[in-house]
Order: sequence, then C-alpha cells, then structure tokens
Amino acid sequence: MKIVVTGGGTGGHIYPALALIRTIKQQYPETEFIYIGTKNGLEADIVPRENIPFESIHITGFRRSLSFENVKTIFRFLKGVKDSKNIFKKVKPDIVIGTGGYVCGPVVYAAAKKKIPTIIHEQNSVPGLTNKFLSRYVDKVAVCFEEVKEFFPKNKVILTGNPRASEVMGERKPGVLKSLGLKEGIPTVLITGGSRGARPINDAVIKSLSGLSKRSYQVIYVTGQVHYDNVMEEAKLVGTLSNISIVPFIHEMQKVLSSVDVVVGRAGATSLAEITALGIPSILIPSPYVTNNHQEKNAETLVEHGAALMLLEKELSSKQFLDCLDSIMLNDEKRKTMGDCSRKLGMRDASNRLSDLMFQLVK
Ligand SMILES: CC(=O)N[C@H]1[C@@H](OP(=O)(O)OP(=O)(O)OC[C@H]2O[C@@H](n3ccc(=O)[nH]c3=O)[C@H](O)[C@@H]2O)O[C@H](CO)[C@@H](O)[C@@H]1O
Repeated sequence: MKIVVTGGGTGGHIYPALALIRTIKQQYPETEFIYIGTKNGLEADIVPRENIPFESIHITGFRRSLSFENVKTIFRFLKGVKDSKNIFKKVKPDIVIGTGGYVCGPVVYAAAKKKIPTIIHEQNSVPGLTNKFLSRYVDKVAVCFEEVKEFFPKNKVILTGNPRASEVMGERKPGVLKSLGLKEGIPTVLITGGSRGARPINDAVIKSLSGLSKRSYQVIYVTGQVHYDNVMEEAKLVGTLSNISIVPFIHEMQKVLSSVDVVVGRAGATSLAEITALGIPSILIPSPYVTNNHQEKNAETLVEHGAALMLLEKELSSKQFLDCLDSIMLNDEKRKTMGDCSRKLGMRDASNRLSDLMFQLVK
C-alpha cells in the first residue's frame, strides 16, 4: 500500500503525521510513504531525518486583509494542485492524509479531485481555514475534541484523538535528565514555547532566570531554534544556572516529556495531546496570534478539568510566572491531583483509531 501524508509549517502538524507513519510501519512494514511539504516549513528539516521520502510544493497562506499577495496565493494554489497531481501520477497512492497547515490545501484537494480516498486530521478545538475548506471535498475528517465536530459535515467527522498521544506512551528512560546536565530524582519542569519557540515566553523566562536558579526544583528550558543565541547572551549575564538546562530544540521530545513533572508552554493542540496522554500537569500561556484565538480555547478545556493553570500573555510578568510555577512545583499534592485530571483527558489509542479509519476507507 502507498500512502501520501501531507502537513506542515509547524511541529503541531508534522509530529502527528510522523506518529501515524510510525504506527502503520510497525503494523505493516511493507507500506510505502511519501511526505509532501514545503521547503520553508519545519517539515523540510524534520521529515528527511526520519528517512521518509520527501517531496515539496510551493504554497503560502491567505492573508486576512485584502492584499495582492492573496492573488498570488490563488495562483500558487492552482500550481500546487497541478504539482500534486503530477506526484500522484508517479506515486499512485491508495490514500492521502492531511494533518493541517497550508500545504494540505492543494495536495488534499488534488487527491479528492482524482478520486483518491482522503482524510484530514484536525488537532485543534477550533478548525483551521484549510481544513474547513477541505472538509467539503474529503471522505473523512478526524478530530481530537468533541466540540470541533460541529464545524464539519456530520457524516464525515469522527473522533480519533491525536496520534502523538499514543506515541509518547511507554518511553520512560533513565538518564534523560543527566544527558541534559541535570540530576535524576528532582522535580523538573519543562518550559517551551512550542515548536518554533515564543519570544514573549522567552522574555518572561529570562527575567525569571535568577529566581529560578535559587529554586529547589530544576528546569529544562527550550528556547526555540531562532531565539537560542539571544537567550544565551542574556543567560550569561545572570551567573551560575546549575539547575537550569537551556537548549534550542528537543528532537526526541517523547523521552524528555516522560521525565518531567510539569510543563509550561503554549497551548498548541499536539503538545496538549502529549501531556494529557502522560498525565502531566501544565501551566499554559496560549498564543494570542493564532486563528480565532484557538489556543486559548484548547487551554480552557484543560483548565476546566483541573489539569492546567492558564496565564495570559498580556498579563505575563516574571513575578506572576514564578508564583504560578512555585504553586505547582513546591506542592506535591497539587501536582498529583492535576496530573490525575490531565491523564483523564488523554486519548492514548488515537494512533490505532486513525489508522483503522484509514484502512476502512481503502478497503
Ligand atoms: C503558532 C501556531 O500556529 N501554532 C499552532 C501549531 O503549534 P506548534 O507547532 O507549536 O504545535 P504544538 O504545540 O501543538 O506541537 C508542537 C510539537 O512539536 C514538538 N516539539 C516542540 C518543541 C521542541 O523542542 N521539540 C519538539 O519536538 C512537541 O512535542 C509537539 O509534538 O500547531 C498546533 C497544532 O495544530 C496548533 O494548536 C498551534 O496553535
């Protein structure tokens, strides 16, 4: 069987696709995959590392305001459809699956027009523009939140969860904290700004570094690749940070996640699927720069169930950040209660649910 997978731009769309590919490869090693992305998205770096054949098309997103760029985007879309059809001619896929991001638009649309079975996977509690458009053409829409079902055709939508939730399970390995220069057996928080890092979170963490260095707990701080050098300049001025490990990006996030006690981060849907699968309590600082403020809605679901605390970026200060972090890191009972609430939200069988849906469609 040949499967075309497409999705990209940011990690939140790429890692669910990779998790699905790994699950199917384990079950059916003879399955062939081709990943279609763009050259500018994170997928161009992440996917070839996994030894998955990678093809690229050129596409950009629509601007919300009237702009000549949107006219160019329409032409790029049409060219992307043509290029995708050419790839399909060569590859002859049995099914095409899109996991979100602009690149899915022309690829999945072209597949639907060619009558190839199609699925889109929506990770968020509010759908993205591309998936809303594609839902008219595809065979099935796989979702991760009950409340997002109403945005899609009733006869197509099905709750599967996010395959990353399945993938992060069972990866607990000793030595991970040591490899990051930290100690085993001490409460540890992971601070991240999502797959690309987030400057406002970095600003708050930099201002808190001196305070964090005096805490009894330890910190893994992921800056985002492009922000790393600047953060390190600032960190050098603070002095010794023996309980803080600062890194630009983590490639084996599943191993790190299973070694930490609390996560501080944005409220990207794939990250939330991972932390709820593992039952990790979190402090969420939703990005206000995303479509329909969907990260705040993602975060609210966890807060309402007692699994997370939310801080709004516009109110974020170093004092508020440290107080909130201390309230969980220094309170074992609270960590445990929040962790239990988080675990209840996890959908750990998501990979199988999505691959079952796929095989039903191909049959
Ligand atoms: C700004 C933006 O548009 N963000 C969107 C994007 O976020 P983003 O790409 O940040 O997505 P998520 O936070 O959902 O997922 C990030 C993924 O990258 C991984 N990771 C992260 C950091 C790192 O160092 N190493 C690593 O492997 C995480 O484990 C996770 O698998 O996609 C999500 C899923 O559709 C959306 O909910 C977010 O709103």
